[in-house]
Amino acid sequence: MRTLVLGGIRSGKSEIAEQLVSQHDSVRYVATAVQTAGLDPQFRERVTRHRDRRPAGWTTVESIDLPEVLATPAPATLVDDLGNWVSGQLDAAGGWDDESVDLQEKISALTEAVASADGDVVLVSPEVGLTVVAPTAAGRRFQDDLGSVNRAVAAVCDRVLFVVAGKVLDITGTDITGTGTDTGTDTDTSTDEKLRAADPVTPAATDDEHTVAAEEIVAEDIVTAGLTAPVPAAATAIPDVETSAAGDPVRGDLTLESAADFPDVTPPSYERIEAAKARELTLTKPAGSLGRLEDIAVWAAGCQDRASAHPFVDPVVVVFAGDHGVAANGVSAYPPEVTVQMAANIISGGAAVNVLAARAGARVRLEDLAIDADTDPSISRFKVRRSSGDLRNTDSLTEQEAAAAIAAGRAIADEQVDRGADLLIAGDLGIGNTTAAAVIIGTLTSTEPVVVVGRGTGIDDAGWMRKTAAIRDGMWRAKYHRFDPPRLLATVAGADIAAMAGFLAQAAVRRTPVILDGVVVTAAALVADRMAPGARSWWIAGHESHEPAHPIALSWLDLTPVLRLDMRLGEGTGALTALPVVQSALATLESMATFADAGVSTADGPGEIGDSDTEGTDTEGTDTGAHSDAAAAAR
Ligand SMILES: Cc1cc2ncn([C@H]3O[C@H](COP(=O)(O)O)[C@@H](O)[C@H]3O)c2cc1C
Ligand SMILES: O=C(O)c1cccnc1
Repeated sequence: MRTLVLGGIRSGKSEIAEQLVSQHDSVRYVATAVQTAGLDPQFRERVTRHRDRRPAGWTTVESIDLPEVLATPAPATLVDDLGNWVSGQLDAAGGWDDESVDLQEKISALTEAVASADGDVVLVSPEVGLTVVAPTAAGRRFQDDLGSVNRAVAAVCDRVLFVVAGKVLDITGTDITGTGTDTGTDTDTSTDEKLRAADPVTPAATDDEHTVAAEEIVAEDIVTAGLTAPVPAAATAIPDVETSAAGDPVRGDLTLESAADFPDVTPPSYERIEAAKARELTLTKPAGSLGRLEDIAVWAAGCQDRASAHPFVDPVVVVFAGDHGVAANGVSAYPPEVTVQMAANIISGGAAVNVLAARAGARVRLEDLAIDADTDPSISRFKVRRSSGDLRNTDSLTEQEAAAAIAAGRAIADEQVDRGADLLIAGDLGIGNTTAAAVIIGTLTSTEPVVVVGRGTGIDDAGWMRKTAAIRDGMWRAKYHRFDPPRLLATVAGADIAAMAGFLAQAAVRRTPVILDGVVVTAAALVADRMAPGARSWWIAGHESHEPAHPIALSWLDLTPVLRLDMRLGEGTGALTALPVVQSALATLESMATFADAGVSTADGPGEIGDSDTEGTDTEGTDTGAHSDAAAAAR
């Protein structure tokens, strides 16, 4: 993945760029401000500050010959920054006051080197084009050349971020000219390019647009260029919903067996978990006093598996939409057409998922797996069918359809992880889906229909009886497949829940953490953990839904919910409500001062911090090892 991080002076661009490579233990840091001897003291201090922030394990190369540096493969390279590169080139060629000096060849060599570099490459560059045109010839020269460099490098990057006031905007957008340079070096790039082309975003919604009908989800409503907003901190604006361009649905020669054949799941890093636990003990608070925040931070640190854990940078919620044939039997308080209407509402930015995602700084993506209407290709490239079969008396999916749905969920998880998502959330949308979820949970936990049945959208007593009967019928059919998870999905889940199961299992395979949502997502999670044993170690339960089947499923997965707020909506809303708590937990682990740093006395008593054999708890001494790096990096 090649990323260009643009930003103004002190915008936070370097910190963001450092975060982007921080999952790598070894990073090649290319400093382009090489002539420190001639720099004024303040600039030298600025360079030193950048240097001090770099963790151990990073190697620094001071050079402006970027093609030469990039020709040697490295797992991760961070170039900071292209402004200094331009200055260095102008210095070398005497170009500041000689208009005939042309950097074009240098720029072409640079872009070729970036395009063909191995490993992750992150390039930082100042954006100076937003200021007034410089009053001096040298200033104008710098602005013009830097503008050309930024454009040329952006054209060969998979992702372009713009940092303003510490907030990140993803401005990758779509190449509307069709002249984008094909970097054509690896399969990741082509996936990402497909994604880029498939990244139209919707305009901000007006109140009227929130009620847009199903048939109105058409291509014209989707603007093909614009900003997505993977902001790391809480934001107030509602970010646009990402949708995707049409593509081949995942079918081909897939069998149910091959679609559900997951590689072994490896658990989050034991070493990082132990290191995070040890660091918790060094922080300026009584041991354990942040309660479950500490458990959450330790889990997340194990998942992030890097020297210093920090809040997630690019969380994404994928809403899996699909209708369920069983909804025709009065098992929901709302009519089936609400599914497609709500899909439109999500695209317009008016649903609860949009608002909560905006607050938590998460991207929103909508995927139609089985809505009972023709929807725009931008959301239906993985569509398996229109509605799933009535689970009371027919298989909800054929084997082939179930295979396609599971594979779709896997592909969606892969896509998100490949484009940089570091936390995944699945959300559900589909009238009748709590009936399917109850059937799955009842079957896999051997629980009676009357125990797992819930009020869903708010059914009355007559509806409750119809729903309980439907769950009973579904469980009767499902029980033959209790020990065959993919077949169970085909029998009763529907394409949306089957895709969710593939998504959750694949997230674990890709070592990417997940916050689970309510009863529907957790039903999919129960199946996913059976298809990919151990997947649950990558998940945390965001909340406990009002639906009675939910705590049953969570306890089978041995997961304790972060929140209990009597929510019963789905769409990923419970997980998104928990996300700020998870971020706060990580922020405390990353940024709190240690006893040693702050000069705070530790407890003397047995079992307290003073007795811990953890390094760095001594108020006289200095913190040691990775933790001090993390603490230094945090400041
Ligand atoms: C307006 C509206 C928005 C929703 N957003 C999520 N759901 C949630 O409720 C439905 C499941 O409940 P049941 O099984 O009772 O139909 C699904 O659409 C689910 O995503 C909604 C439901 C409604 C009515
Ligand atoms: O818990 C959930 O996920 C849920 C509850 C009611 C309706 N839809 C979803």
